[in-house]
Amino acid sequence: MFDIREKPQQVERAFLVGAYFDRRKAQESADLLEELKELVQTLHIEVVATELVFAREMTARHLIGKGKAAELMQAARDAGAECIVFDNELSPAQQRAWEGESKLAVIDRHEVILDIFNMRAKTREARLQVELARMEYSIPRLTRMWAHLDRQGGGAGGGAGGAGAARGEGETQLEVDRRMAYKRLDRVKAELEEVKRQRDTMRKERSRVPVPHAAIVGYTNAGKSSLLNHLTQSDVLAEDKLFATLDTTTRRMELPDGQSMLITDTVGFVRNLPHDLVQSFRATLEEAVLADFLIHVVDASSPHAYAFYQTTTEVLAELGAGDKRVLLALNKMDLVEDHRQMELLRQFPEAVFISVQTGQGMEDLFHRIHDMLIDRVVRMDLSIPLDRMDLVAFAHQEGKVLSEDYDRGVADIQCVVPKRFESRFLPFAVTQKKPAKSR
Ligand SMILES: Nc1nc2c(ncn2[C@@H]2O[C@H](COP(=O)(O)OP(=O)(O)OP(=O)(O)O)[C@@H](O)[C@H]2O)c(=O)[nH]1
Ligand SMILES: [Mg+2]
Repeated sequence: MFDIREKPQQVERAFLVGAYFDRRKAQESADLLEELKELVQTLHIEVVATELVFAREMTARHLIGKGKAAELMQAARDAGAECIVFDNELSPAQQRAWEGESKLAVIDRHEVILDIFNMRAKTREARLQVELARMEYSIPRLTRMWAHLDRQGGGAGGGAGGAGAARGEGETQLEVDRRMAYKRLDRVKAELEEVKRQRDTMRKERSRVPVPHAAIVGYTNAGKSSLLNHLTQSDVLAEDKLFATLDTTTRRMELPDGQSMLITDTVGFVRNLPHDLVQSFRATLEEAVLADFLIHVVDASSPHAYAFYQTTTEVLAELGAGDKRVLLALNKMDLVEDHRQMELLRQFPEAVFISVQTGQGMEDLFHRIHDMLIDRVVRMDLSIPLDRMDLVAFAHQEGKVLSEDYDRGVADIQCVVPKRFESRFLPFAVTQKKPAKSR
């Protein structure tokens, strides 16, 4: 039976390698390797050493030069590692070559991220999405699994004929294995379709009520869930962990001017996020794609804030949300003290500076959310004759009535209504104001 390998759970010590091929990429590669270390530790694997390697050119067999590869394999064994983790993407053939020669497990960033997602996935949808991504990663690597089994079974045959027979058997087995893998892949895809249909129905239900909708997006650990919790007084899991959130959560929040808004927390992004993973999380991330606007949260205290920002922007574009309106929120400002960091943040002139922890900048954030919604709703002061109480009821039903006064023999009403209903109320408008600044 085809089974996806669970390698990273079995190893305890890892040796990390990051290779770069352009001297100008030295710093970036060092940062990424540092991030890989965090990712590997997230899997509860100890990192015994990290090696940043410069190579003049990529090679088909080992990615880097043969001599350097042999040196690294020895270093990894000497350090007591059971596993070598590459920050670079390895082809199935390269992975096989490294494993064969080092006699250690060899994985890449891609597989590390898949494993973290696998560990974190809780809901049926998240589990299905991760399973899909893992299968797509594993199927081209099936040959390697059989090469292993072959070796284990080897020795029994002996002689040229025996070896040939074994290989023939292996090939058949591989074919069977592949077929089963594809069958399972189809099943997972079908199940995901079903989940997606349910989600679409829910969404349709929701869109009957014209409530604006924002999605919180951003790099992992930026503080997205914390922000959702703060804005909606909820307690979605927020932790100092990479990929704490794998599922979207949608909550209703109230803006200071009385409008309701739906707000969705989403899965975080990371640099070099496996493409198939992004694709398999498409269903979940569709919430972001369909929202009226995005609140992009960036950890302002990180020296890599800009790279985080870029990664998120790129993945969003890949998901078809590249042209969404974005409200950029630089979070964790309580941790920004250093002058140099402030300089770095100048790269985001349009951002609002906040700290979910201290509440700093929250008022600004509300103003900016309000501004994002300006096109959707309009605030009106109305004077409605009492024989048109149906309109008053309509204002209650479709918008938010802020004040209601019947002292003058008419209904004096201040309300916020969806823009598309504005014309119905216009004949009764006293002064039609732009939405006042909240608070
Ligand atoms: N100092 C400080 N820490 C914060 C702030 N906002 C969030 N954090 C912390 O940052 C960590 C990550 O927060 P989360 O809300 O889980 O981040 P996330 O973006 O949802 O992360 P993923 O779900 O993993 O993508 C938690 O330990 C939070 O307590 C802030 O304004 N200041
Ligand atoms: Mg989260």
